Amino acid sequence: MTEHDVRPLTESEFRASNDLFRKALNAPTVTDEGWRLLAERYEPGRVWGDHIGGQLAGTTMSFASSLALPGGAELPAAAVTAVGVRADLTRRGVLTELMRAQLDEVRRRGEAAVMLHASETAIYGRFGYGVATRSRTVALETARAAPRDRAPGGGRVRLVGVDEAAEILPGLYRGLGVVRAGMIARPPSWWLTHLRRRDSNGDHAVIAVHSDPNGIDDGFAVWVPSGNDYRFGDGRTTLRLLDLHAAGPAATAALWWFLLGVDLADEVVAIERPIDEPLEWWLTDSRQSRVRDVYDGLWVRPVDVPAMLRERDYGTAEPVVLEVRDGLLPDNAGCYLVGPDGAEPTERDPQLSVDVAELASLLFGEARPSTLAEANLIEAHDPKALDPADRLFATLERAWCGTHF
Ligand SMILES: CC(=O)SCCNC(=O)CCNC(=O)[C@H](O)C(C)(C)COP(=O)(O)OP(=O)(O)OC[C@H]1O[C@@H](n2cnc3c(N)ncnc32)[C@H](O)[C@@H]1OP(=O)(O)O
Repeated sequence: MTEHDVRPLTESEFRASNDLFRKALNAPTVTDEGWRLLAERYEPGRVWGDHIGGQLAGTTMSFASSLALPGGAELPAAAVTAVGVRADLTRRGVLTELMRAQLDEVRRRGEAAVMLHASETAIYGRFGYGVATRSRTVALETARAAPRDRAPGGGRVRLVGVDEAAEILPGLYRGLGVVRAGMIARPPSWWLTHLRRRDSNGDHAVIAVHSDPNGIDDGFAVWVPSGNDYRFGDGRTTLRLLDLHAAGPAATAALWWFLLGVDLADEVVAIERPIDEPLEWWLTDSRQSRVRDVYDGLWVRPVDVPAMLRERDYGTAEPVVLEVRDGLLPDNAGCYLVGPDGAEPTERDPQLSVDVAELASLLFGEARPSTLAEANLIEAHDPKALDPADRLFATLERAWCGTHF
């Protein structure tokens, strides 16, 4: 039997933790300069290591954030990242030990959820994480994608340097507020690494800010150009859009038009965009918004199930009794009466039963209860409860995170 020694790492061990994580991703370890930025993200008490035979075998960490629920309530949540196990020590339960320790830590802190972006979909469901949001990658040819006459836009777009962006963007993002369920708070350490990232040439990302016709900043975009010399390669240049947030359709569309108008760029490829962003409706030729991929975005593991059920808004329908099953955090397990006015624990018999991982998908409106029942992921003791449950958990807008970490 493998002997595990799981404990919070000390500051002197943080870089080894990051090195292990990067190697687990088959990525190069960071330079001294890179580490100076990344180190800001490592907070004592939030970085975990499992040791086998006295050696660091695996690691995970989290940073403090918050998570928006349908209706706009924001709950404290831990953003989990940098999960890795040494390639020669995988499948010995290292991740399992780390996940348990981290969940206990987060519960002690009073955070309502843990959340992450998964490298593979097979990993985290067993620990109670479920898909809360999805995103898409969209590619547009700059020569062919043009706005319709009635498309939104206007205002002004200006390029800003990294230092100016560091002054403006954090407040701007905060000021935009909760535009969609699934959005998270971005701590200063997140911004530091995000804005100071460099492309393969060592250049910083390009950053643009949009201001409305009154001169008020109301949106921004961050992208990385990638191209090659026409004398060697195909000479095509792609703008890889990493981050675009704005107050509404006018500012969002204006940033898109700016990107599509950048000289010598052949294509804009945008990752992690909302599934229901209305690009198709803004273009003269809707097919020019080419959806390359749709994938799971934020995975959420409810840690305080009563709080998450209570704080979410619901649609109008007959209340239903939903049983939540949670093997890892048994305090969450039990029945909840869910109705238009909220949700509270009840002693009544369950009409529907769901594991905590799929509860995450219900909470964010990412899956309908009847869809999960068709997949045998909800047990319908009373199938008549599915229709009202669909209405109660339905959301008008797709949940979207829009922040990678
Ligand atoms: C949030 C983020 O940071 S995402 C980045 C995650 N990191 C990576 O993908 C880096 C490369 N991979 C790794 O470092 C490791 O393989 C990890 C972290 C994915 C898994 O760590 P391990 O210590 O091997 O996991 P552990 O032994 O606890 O496995 C627990 C269970 O999950 C299963 N499992 C673990 N990883 C995977 C996987 N990638 N695919 C399918 N099943 C998996 C195991 O088979 C095991 O199942 P069992 O309980 O039925 O036997």
